[in-house]
Parts: sequence; C-alpha cells; structure tokens
Amino acid sequence: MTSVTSAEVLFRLQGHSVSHGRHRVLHDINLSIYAGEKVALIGPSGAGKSTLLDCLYPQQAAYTALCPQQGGLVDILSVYQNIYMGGLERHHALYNLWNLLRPRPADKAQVSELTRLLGIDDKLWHSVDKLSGGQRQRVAIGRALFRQQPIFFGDEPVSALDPTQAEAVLKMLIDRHQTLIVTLHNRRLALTHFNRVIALRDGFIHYDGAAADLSEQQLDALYAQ
Ligand SMILES: Nc1ncnc2c1ncn2[C@@H]1O[C@H](COP(=O)(O)OP(=O)(O)OP(=O)(O)O)[C@@H](O)[C@H]1O
Repeated sequence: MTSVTSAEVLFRLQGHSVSHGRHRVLHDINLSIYAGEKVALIGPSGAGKSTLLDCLYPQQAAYTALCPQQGGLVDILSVYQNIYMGGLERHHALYNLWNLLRPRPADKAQVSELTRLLGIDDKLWHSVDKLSGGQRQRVAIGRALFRQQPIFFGDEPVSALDPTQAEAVLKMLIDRHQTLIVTLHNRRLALTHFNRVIALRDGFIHYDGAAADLSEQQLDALYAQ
C-alpha cells in the first residue's frame, strides 16, 4: 500500500459551488482534509453528500478506493471476478484476463480471504445478480479493499447491512485505510467510528468539527430542521 505523509493536505475546496442547471446543490464550500483523518459526511437525503464526494475524489483518484452508492458491480460476473477487478491496475492486461478466467492460487487465496472476512465466502463463484442487497454491498466493499489504497471513499457503503455487520465492516474499512471519507445516515456510527464529522444541509456545511464535540441529539436536530 502506498502511504501518504501524515498531516499532508489531501483534499481542498475553496469557495466551491456546484449547480445542476439552475439548481445550486453545493454553496461556497471551504474545507481541507488531511492525511489520517476519518471523516463522516452526514446530512439529510439530497443535502449534497454524494456531490461533495464527486468533487473531492478526482483530487486523489490514484490513491483512493471508491465504493459508490450503486456499487458499480458487473451483474453477470462472479463475486471473485468483481472483487478481483479492484486490483486490475496492479497487473498487465493478459495477466488479468487469465486470472479472471482461471484464477491463480495466490490471487484466489487473497480474494477468498476477503470474502471470508466479509461473510460471503460461500458465494465466491456465484454471479452477483443472484445476491441480496447486503451481499452485493459486501462484494463492492471487497472490491474496494482489494484495491489496497491508503484512502477510502464510501457513499453509504454499509447502508444495506444489518447493524452488527455494518459495524464490523466499517471497522475493517477503518483498520485498512489511512484516510476515509464516508457518507452515512447512521449517526451513532458517525460519532463512534470517525474523528471528524462534516454535516451538510441544503448544500451548505452546517457543522465541520470533531466527532467528540457532537452528541447524537445534535445530529438528530440537523435532520429534524
Ligand atoms: N445529475 C444530476 N442532475 C440534476 N440534479 C442532481 C444530479 N445529481 C444530484 N442532483 C441533485 O443534487 C442534490 C444533491 O444530491 P446528492 O446526491 O449529492 O445528495 P445526497 O446528500 O448524497 O443524497 P442521498 O443521501 O439521498 O444520497 C439533490 O437535490 C439532487 O436532486
């Protein structure tokens, strides 16, 4: 895994606004995110969280494992193939083609280990269109983990998992990445697993600070307004 120097600014937006047609969805966003930060991005539906992730991602795309909201899986391919695709950039095309069709033992072992940790090892050779929403979400997370990058971007990456799984998977993502920016609707997870919370509402930053300085009730109020 490539590492980035601690306290290095990885992401910066200054006076950044985004519009879709006449609809402004992000207003004058100012923020810096440093290496090592674990940032929960919260806010009601439509607040602009995914749009903000889209603005930040290109700044470190080469070092970022991305887990988009729709998962981005290829339905007709197996769990193994979908996860393996997270590591395509590490090898040349012929190696990848061979490995997708006839997995080498070493690659198969790595992908199998991820599926075991994610609790989907019995699905390794199933095509992903046969999986439940939560199982598909774990495949998308497996693919992001297989990228082996220092930064993780997740757009509601654990929303389809039950509470126990969501916590375990989030912990795994945090353990394996130096810097994370994750959109979440689960306020408790935001406060217990992240050190910084950025709360958006109607395209404005409503709160940006330490998770330790926030209570769940304050976050609830943000959603209730
Ligand atoms: N391609 C688009 N064209 C037009 N409007 C868009 C487009 N993408 C997003 N929007 C609008 O931008 C606003 C912010 O959307 P965004 O997906 O960033 O919100 P979000 O906070 O991630 O929501 P959710 O929690 O539901 O995923 C919404 O009002 C949405 O309708």
